[in-house]
Amino acid sequence: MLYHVRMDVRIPHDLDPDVRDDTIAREKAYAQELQRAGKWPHLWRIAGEYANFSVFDVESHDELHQILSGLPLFPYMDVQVTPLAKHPSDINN
Ligand SMILES: O=C(O)C[C@H]1C=CC(=O)O1
Repeated sequence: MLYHVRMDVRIPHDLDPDVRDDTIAREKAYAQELQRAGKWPHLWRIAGEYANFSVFDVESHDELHQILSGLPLFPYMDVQVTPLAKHPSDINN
């Protein structure tokens, strides 16, 4: 199942810089592990924003929720999820 996800990152300005840097480093490692596993096939920066558009390829709503809620930056994100269905005009489907 494919999901389009928009993540807007809103780290509080008063967060301890060491905590911020550690959280971002852990986020990167977690994101890259999921990409290598094929669960996070697209990750794009939205130009000019601290936000991304992503596509996740997972088995269920529950798996997606588990992945998203496990993001180290999850407490500092607004997340919008859009489930994707096949388009009848897409020649690849
Ligand atoms: O920077 C972001 O967009 C937030 C998040 C998503 C992957 C990652 O490494 O950080």
